[in-house]
Amino acid sequence: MALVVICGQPCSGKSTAALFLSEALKDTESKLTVRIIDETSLHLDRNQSYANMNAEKNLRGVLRSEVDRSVSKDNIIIVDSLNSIKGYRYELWCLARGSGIRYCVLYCDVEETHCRKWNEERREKGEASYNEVIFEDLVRRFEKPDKRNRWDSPLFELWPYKDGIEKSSAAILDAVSYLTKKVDSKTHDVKVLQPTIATQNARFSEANSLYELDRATQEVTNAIVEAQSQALGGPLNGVSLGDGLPTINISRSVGLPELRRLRRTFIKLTGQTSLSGPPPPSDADSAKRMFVDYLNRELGTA
Ligand SMILES: Nc1ncnc2c1ncn2[C@@H]1O[C@H](COP(=O)(O)OP(=O)(O)OP(=O)(O)O)[C@@H](O)[C@H]1O
Repeated sequence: MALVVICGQPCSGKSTAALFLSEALKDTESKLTVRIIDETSLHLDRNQSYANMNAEKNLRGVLRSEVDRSVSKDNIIIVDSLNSIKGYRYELWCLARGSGIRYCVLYCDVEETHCRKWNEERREKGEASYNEVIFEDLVRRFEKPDKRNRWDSPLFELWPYKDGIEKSSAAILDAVSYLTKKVDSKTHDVKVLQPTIATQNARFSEANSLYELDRATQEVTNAIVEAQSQALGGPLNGVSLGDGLPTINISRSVGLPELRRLRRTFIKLTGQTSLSGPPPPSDADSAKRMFVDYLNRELGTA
């Protein structure tokens, strides 16, 4: 029925918000089945799970698989974790779309100084808390949700420090209303995500791949634009992307509209290939390599 992604800095009141949202949903007449998926329910320890990139990737993978297994048309799943990486929220959004259900993000917006203080208070009370190095690292890498992104929309915002969190907080009531509203052909404000061929068939790694593809090709395009602007319209002797990556062999000036068109076509072609053939590249470097090869061919220099 729906997937709710809770998002916020470490120790910003996310679990409190998840719990109140769950209770508020259960209080509705619809007798909803609501389940919170969080680190604790999967017996994952905060400090171990965020100790390094591999552990963190593993944590995200475990949570995502659990969400993948659990989302259905009959229940509401609340993912209570940092969900602080934009690409990861995109993956969760793809899961919701693949299942043809509703989706929203509930964001606990608290300034890091207050989160830090709450975390210290937790530690002083002997409760489970983040160690300082991990806390600072997580705070630094937090990617704030932006309602203009499909995967951050609709976005319901709570301000736990300023307003506290209640079952009756406006953001919680708004989220409940959004998640439980009956939809018919005249309803415009509730979006039930529709699976596309791509998301129906996409396994998660592929959703991730498409995100990587999007980002990597954008980086290549940016590098070309940057190199051209530095050359001030003069001749270019290829654009280098760094170690281990092929050079973009362009010598003439290529305008942004043309680059955008090439990028769109490349993404489309690679996406289509993945439906029947191998998935698109799942790491940024292979995606860049493929896009550079494509550009070199299309721009007639390979
Ligand atoms: N509005 C508030 N005022 C004061 N303290 C608060 C408030 N909200 C949460 N806290 C405190 O912050 C701590 C963390 O709360 P909570 O577990 O809900 O946050 P969290 O974001 O889920 O944390 P984590 O990142 O560890 O999962 C708790 O100890 C709680 O007492």
